[in-house]
Amino acid sequence: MPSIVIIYHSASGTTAQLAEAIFAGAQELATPSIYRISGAEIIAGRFIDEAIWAQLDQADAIIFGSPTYMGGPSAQFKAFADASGERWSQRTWANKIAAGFTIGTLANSDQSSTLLYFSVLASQHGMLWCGLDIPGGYDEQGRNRLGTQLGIAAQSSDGQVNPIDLMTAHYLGKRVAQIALKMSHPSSKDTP
Ligand SMILES: Cc1cc2nc3c(=O)[nH]c(=O)nc-3n(C[C@H](O)[C@H](O)[C@H](O)COP(=O)(O)O)c2cc1C
Repeated sequence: MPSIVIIYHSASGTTAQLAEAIFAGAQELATPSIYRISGAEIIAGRFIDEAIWAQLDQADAIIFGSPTYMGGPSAQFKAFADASGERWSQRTWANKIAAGFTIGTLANSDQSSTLLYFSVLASQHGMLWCGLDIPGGYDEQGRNRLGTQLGIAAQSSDGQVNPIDLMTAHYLGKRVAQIALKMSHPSSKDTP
């Protein structure tokens, strides 16, 4: 089974809810693991945790997550992203699959900028970006209700994530797992 690492920051727990939904979706076809950046492992602005770096280096896919803060990823996530620069020069993450998720309090309050940043980060590493293939407005279950194809752009209200966004997140987890499986076993069939 392919290995997937979900690495994210969450302060008040809504991004964490999305991460858990992605984890559950990925678990159907892969072996996911999940890591929440707490801030304690950031020293002098730099993310330091050798165990998680080793896990990320071994993974077939990495899924990035952060709340949208001031139209971009949180400082805690950025500390992690900046520290990944060593991997950039070594091409350690090249050709791994990448995807991303974020959340904000309004329906459209620059969550796309955070996803765009994640996709640029993935491209800097030579990773293969996996967006959403659910056409917003044409899904029977209403998933991708905010019409963001780049990844999960979710909305929180009073600490709760919109339940449709959680379903969309579950779907993305499974989709990444399916693609990772396909890349490791090219003859494997798609499952709906
Ligand atoms: C400093 C700060 C900046 C924020 N900026 C945005 C923003 O630009 N767009 C948005 O939709 N929500 C913004 N929010 C709201 C958070 O993204 C939202 O509450 C999110 O659900 C928090 O995620 P968490 O529960 O994982 O910490 C901001 C919140 C904080 C604390």
